[in-house]
Amino acid sequence: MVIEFINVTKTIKGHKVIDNVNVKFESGKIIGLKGINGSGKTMLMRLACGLILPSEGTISIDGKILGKDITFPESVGILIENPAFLDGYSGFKNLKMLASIKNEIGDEQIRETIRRVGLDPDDRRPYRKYSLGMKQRLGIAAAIMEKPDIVLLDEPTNSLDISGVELLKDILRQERQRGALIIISSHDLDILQEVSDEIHVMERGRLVDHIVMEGPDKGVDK
Ligand SMILES: Nc1ncnc2c1ncn2[C@@H]1O[C@H](COP(=O)(O)OP(=O)(O)OP(=O)(O)O)[C@@H](O)[C@H]1O
Repeated sequence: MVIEFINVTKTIKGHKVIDNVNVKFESGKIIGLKGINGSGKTMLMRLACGLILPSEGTISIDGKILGKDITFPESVGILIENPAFLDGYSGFKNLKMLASIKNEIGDEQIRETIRRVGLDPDDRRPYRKYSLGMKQRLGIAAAIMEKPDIVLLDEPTNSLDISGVELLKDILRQERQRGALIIISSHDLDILQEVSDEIHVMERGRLVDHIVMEGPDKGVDK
C-alpha cells in the first residue's frame, strides 16, 4: 500500500493550507507528522483519506487517484479531531453501530478491540459519562477495529494518561507488525521519536524536514 502526494496544494479561502507537498507513505511503517498548531497536519490527513480534495496536484492510493479513480481509500481507519459517537450509547454499542456499516467484524472482535485500548467491553455506562481519556481510547478503538490497511490518527495522545500513551505505543507497533500504514500527528517530538520510522516536519502547510529514525524497534531495520 502506497499513498503518494504529487505537487499537492490545498487552498481554502485564498489561503494555502497545504503548499506543494510531494511525499510517499508506505505500508509497514509508522509515519510521524510533527508541527505546531495550524501547520497543516490535520489537513494532510484529511487529504490522505479523501475527506477533502486537493486544489492542485494529485493524491493516489496504490496508483488510484483520489477524487478520480476512487472516492475514498478502500480500507482506512480514522481518528481525526473529536470522534463522533452517540452520547446515549455505551462504547460497545457505538462501535457495533459503526461496524454495522461494513459488516466485516463480529461482536467478539469489537470486544477484543475495546480490551486492547484498556476499556471494558461490558461497561454499560453511556458515552457521555466517559472521561476525555476514555473517549480518546474509544476513538482509537474505532480506527483500528476493522484492521484497516491505512490507520490515520490525528493527535492520538490528546487526553491520554501515561498508561494510555504506553498502550497506544504498543498498539501502533502491533499495527505496523500487521502490515498497516500508520500516520500519526503530534506536537510532541518525544513520542514521535519513540514510535515512528520516519518523521515529517510541517511548517505553514509545507513539509520542511524528513527524518528517518533508526533503532532495533524501527521498521527500517527489518
Ligand atoms: N475550515 C477552514 N477554513 C479556512 N482555513 C482553515 C480551515 N480549517 C483549517 N484552516 C487553516 O488551515 C491551516 C492548517 O490547519 P490544520 O488544522 O491542518 O493544522 P494542524 O497542524 O492540524 O494544527 P493543530 O495542531 O492545531 O490541529 C491553519 O492555518 C488553519 O487556520
